[in-house]
Amino acid sequence: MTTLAETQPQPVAGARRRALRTPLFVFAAGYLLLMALAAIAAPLLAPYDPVATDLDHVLSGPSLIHPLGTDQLGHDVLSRVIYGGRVTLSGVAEAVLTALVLGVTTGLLAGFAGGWVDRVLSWITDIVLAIPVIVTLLVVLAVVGSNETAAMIAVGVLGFPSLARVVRGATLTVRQELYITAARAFGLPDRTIMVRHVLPRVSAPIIVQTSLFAGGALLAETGLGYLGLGVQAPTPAWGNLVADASTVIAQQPWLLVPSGLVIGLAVLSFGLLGDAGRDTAADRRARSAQGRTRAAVREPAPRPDSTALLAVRDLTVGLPGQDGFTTAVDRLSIDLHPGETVGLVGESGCGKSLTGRGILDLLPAGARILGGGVWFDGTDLSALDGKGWQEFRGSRIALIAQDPMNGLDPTAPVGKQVDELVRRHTGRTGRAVRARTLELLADVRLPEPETVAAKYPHQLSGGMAQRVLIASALAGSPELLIADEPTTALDVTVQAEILRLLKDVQRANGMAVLLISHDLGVIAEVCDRAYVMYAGQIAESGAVAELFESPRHPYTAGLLGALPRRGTPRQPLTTIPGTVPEPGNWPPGCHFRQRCPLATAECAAVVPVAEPVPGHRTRCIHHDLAPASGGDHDRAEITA
Ligand SMILES: Nc1ncnc2c1ncn2[C@@H]1O[C@H](COP(=O)(O)OP(=O)(O)OP(=O)(O)O)[C@@H](O)[C@H]1O
Repeated sequence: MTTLAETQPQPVAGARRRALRTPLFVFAAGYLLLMALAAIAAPLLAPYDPVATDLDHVLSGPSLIHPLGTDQLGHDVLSRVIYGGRVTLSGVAEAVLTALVLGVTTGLLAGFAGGWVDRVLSWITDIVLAIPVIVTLLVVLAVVGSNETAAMIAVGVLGFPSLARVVRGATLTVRQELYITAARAFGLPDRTIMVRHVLPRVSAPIIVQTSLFAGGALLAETGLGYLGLGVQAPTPAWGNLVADASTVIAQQPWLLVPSGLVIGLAVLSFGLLGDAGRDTAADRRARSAQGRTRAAVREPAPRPDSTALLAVRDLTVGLPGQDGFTTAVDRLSIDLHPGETVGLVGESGCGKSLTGRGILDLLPAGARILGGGVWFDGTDLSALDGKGWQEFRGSRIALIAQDPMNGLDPTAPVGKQVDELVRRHTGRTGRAVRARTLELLADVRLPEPETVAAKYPHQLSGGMAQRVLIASALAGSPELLIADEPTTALDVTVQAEILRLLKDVQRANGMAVLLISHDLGVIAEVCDRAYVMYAGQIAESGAVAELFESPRHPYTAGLLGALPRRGTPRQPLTTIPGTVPEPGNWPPGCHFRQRCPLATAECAAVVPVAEPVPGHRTRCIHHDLAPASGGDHDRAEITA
């Protein structure tokens, strides 16, 4: 049986620890470290000056005086191998550093920003990839002379595209994750998200690709030395040693062994390091990569004549289809006043989440706002640019999404994640940051906040993770919290606790809350007013008590009929036949008519508009006949 913890991405630290325990990794890392340390401490370790000649011992095999023998000029081979590591390994480091800086920056930017940035950067990397390496190196060396550093930087420049492509691909995957959306919803700037939340998640493929590239760079460096194009004799480099040995292979074949062995083992070690990195990468889930969402050219909506804190007017959201966009949220309008708790309720697939995310311009990749607008405290949110949104999200409107486990970065302790938001939204520094984090964790009734702060998300239960997300949302003291199915992923007892907590923090902070749920019981428990959503449209809206007692839309009545009531255990529950049609399959006329017991031919011919009836607004031409089922519910009877 798969446990919840097993389905969560494991933290990078844990995966790294596992990789570090494999003997091959220990061997590879140990060998490379040893070579690097030997090269650094060459003057202390090498028994001879690497360029000093001992003409009495030319081409000698291993002996007590020269443990690895001597070459044709009587140079001590051990000393030349140790000193040669300085040139060769620093050349590899130069190439790797160049490729890392260019590859990681380009890949992260292309994958995270998407759109034209991605297209331009991908075009540049494609061009560099098409440049022939050997010819370019020869041109560089012809221009700068035998300059090892220039040659190895050129190797790095020519090698960066493969790293950039890998980082871009991994970034596209990570960018789709819910915790990245959550970080943006909490108002973290893109730069911070890229460096602190995306980079650690793409580190495994970076390690793999860098290790493979380092092996290639080592072969390039030694190849240059072998061809006499690297550092010049008598300065030792591993490639030069191979070249020297190859000229006397008939007289002293042993001479090839020390240089061949150090080079071969180094290339093998880089490969093994890559394998260890690949093991950590195996923990990552692959997800499809798509382009970034931005509002398309859209039909503007007139400024609402409303004093509401949040005024959504004719919001229309499209999903990419075969022939352009398919409408998934259809001219939806809602109002929310300061301190009010309003529900958005409907079955799965009605478009509730797209509405919640559309309000914050955080739609999933490919989805677009096609029309209408969102005003918050009189500000037209469509006028905000990237920086404006960063300042807005988290500090004025925050969003918590349905799956708390995926709303947190799996690679960092939760305390650090809340710290980051406290720092960003309150301007606090130093110890005051952690103090506020602990206060927030205590406010959401997490026992022992210090212990919880040190834990990784996979070490928390779903309820605890949701509390941490609520604490994160409170870090910026937002005026509106959009809570998208905050209890759906939790078990029933925890659901009730989280709902109570939401009510309490809402009261304590005076926030407005837009509570998105498929469960009328949850809405009854918490909300003052509710919007009932069906197939992209608001079917009915009104005060919760009114909706429950006298629904004026057959869909609301149907939802109520399916709710269990306290004190009436044997009463059979009714169901609404059929399912919510997918966007693109909505019937002409009334969207609900195929499932509606009151439907007539007129419902197919007429597109109903939201009409005011006392205490409600309903999108049903037969509202005088409703309720068809359900109704007469006393709000207090509903079991949430
Ligand atoms: N990224 C996407 N690509 C394609 N279709 C999508 C995407 N996101 C949502 N949809 C579709 O849009 C419709 C509305 O989705 P939405 O998630 O808003 O529904 P919902 O009412 O919130 O339901 P749920 O609670 O199940 O998420 C659904 O039919 C869904 O399959």
